Amino acid sequence: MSDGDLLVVRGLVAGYGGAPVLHGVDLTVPGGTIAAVVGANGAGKTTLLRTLSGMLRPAAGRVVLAGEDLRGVPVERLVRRGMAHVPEGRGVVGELTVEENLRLGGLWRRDRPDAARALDEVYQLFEPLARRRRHLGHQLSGGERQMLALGRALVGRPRLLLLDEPSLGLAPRVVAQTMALLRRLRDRTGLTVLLVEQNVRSALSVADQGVVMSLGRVVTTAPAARLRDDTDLRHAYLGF
Ligand SMILES: Nc1ncnc2c1ncn2[C@@H]1O[C@H](COP(=O)(O)OP(=O)(O)OP(=O)(O)O)[C@@H](O)[C@H]1O
Repeated sequence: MSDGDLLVVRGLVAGYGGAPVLHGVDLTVPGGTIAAVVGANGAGKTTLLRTLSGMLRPAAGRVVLAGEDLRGVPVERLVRRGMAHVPEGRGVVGELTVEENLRLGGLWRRDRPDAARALDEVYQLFEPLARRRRHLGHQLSGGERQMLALGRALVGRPRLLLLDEPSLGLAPRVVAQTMALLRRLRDRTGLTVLLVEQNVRSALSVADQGVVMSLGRVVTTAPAARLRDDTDLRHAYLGF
């Protein structure tokens, strides 16, 4: 653990209805980096993100964000502490407009001018959203919905973005754009990202660190480029 680590997870145990899915997850993510969590179906990747964002209460273990132990911090406060979760399926509200969806992400902000600035920044980042600000969520394409979900998280100016399967259902071109955007955000704003992906190659192409999960544990951590290019490592941990 070092001062530069934004997220430190130790011995995290969590699951559903008393049956653990995570059996002691250890993970460290340095600030301003992207970590890709990969692994077989059912390894516990989504459960890890749900536990970090407070949707699931851990049975044991520690989560430290920017030096602060999050044990006992109520779920609604986690957003203020800088945690933003874009769940699988994205959670865009179809009956609300683009702008209303975005405002949901900044509701907790008391400082109105700052919230308005954050909204403008998101429109600059995602020009198609600016053009469709009065469209309803369900009128958007899959790629636009992905932008909206990301934009809604960014309106809260998070320190840590938890991103679950952003490539799901998107065309390869849109996936590549999303990955490029994550890299740009990391480089320009120092955003830290924990990215869960089935699309292992794209995830490892954008990430700094690759984290392999199996059966509820982190089984290896390596620089993403090594995990992507080293055939032995790939065969051993990723099966391709
Ligand atoms: N809401 C739930 N209630 C009960 N069990 C669940 C629930 N969600 C997931 N599980 C179980 O937890 C285990 C881990 O699932 P999880 O979704 O975290 O894995 P994953 O690595 O994200 O895989 P996938 O890519 O398939 O989503 C699986 O055995 C799954 O059946």
